[in-house]
Amino acid sequence: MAAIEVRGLTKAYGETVANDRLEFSIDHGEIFGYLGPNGSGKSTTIRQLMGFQTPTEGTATVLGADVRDTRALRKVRGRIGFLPGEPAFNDAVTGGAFLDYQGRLKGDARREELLELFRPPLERKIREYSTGNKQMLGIVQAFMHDPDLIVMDEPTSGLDPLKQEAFNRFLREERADGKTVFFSSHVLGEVRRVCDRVGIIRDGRLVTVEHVGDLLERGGKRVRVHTETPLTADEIDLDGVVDFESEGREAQFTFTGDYNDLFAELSAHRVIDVEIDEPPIEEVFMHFYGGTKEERGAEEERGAEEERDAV
Ligand SMILES: Nc1ncnc2c1ncn2[C@@H]1O[C@H](COP(=O)(O)OP(=O)(O)OP(=O)(O)O)[C@@H](O)[C@H]1O
Repeated sequence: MAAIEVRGLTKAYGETVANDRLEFSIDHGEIFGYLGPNGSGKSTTIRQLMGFQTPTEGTATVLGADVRDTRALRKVRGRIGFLPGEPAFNDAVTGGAFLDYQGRLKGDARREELLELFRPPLERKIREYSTGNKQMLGIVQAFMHDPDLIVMDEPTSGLDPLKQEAFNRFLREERADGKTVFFSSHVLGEVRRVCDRVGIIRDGRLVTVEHVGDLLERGGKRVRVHTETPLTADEIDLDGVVDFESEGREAQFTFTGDYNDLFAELSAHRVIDVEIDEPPIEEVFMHFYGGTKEERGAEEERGAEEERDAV
């Protein structure tokens, strides 16, 4: 059985359908990234998976327990670690006292090991903590009872790049130990570095679930060409050329087509230099949602006009 199975999960807040008939499942031993822009419905899914909110329709199971079944959920709770998006600590206590309390509730076999990696200042009151320190305290809390499944809402927000990297390394080690990780993010780079698969949610609907490699491949490559004479968009009017931009003798575009066609087209020019890279994952994400930069620009422009008209 899958570690998480989401079946037609739907949550409406009045008129707003924050989760609309979601379907996906996550295998044991998988790191799954749940991606989407602000307000797309990620936290709503997570709150339902943890049993904090009841679905309007559909359901999900975590470690075999139906999220609508409080008793079943209680039985597996000890095997789940959870990091909320905005942890609501009692900030009058010290970090150490908070971990002591949590440890008494659910166990803390890995506390010291985690504190070697993430080092919140335990002797200080949580109210004096920086955002990053709070996040590290939350991470230690989420993992210290050695759960099989860890659910996290934007775990790296507030962590500096070194801590983020340490966190990614840690997640990969957890996966090697057979743990399952589900976390939400809107930082695509981090998802790419650590996840096996991603689910993309937009306006409450699941746009896709796929392997990170496939997602990147679909996004094409970023091509930069330096030619002796300036290259125009017309001269490279091929299938798969998107977002063409040029400045002087430097042109760049995203390419999802056949390289042989591209090189045949370029052979009409004296090429001084060419670079082919993976596109930034943000761009992959945007492409995935459809439209070229121009179309997206036009869409934004229309949105702005509508906003102006509404005033
Ligand atoms: N308790 C609530 N009552 C009413 N509407 C809500 C409630 N919680 C969330 N929403 C709405 O549901 C939608 C999804 O919100 P949600 O917090 O799940 O998104 P998110 O993807 O986690 O966003 P973010 O990345 O900003 O945290 C939004 O339109 C939000 O305004």
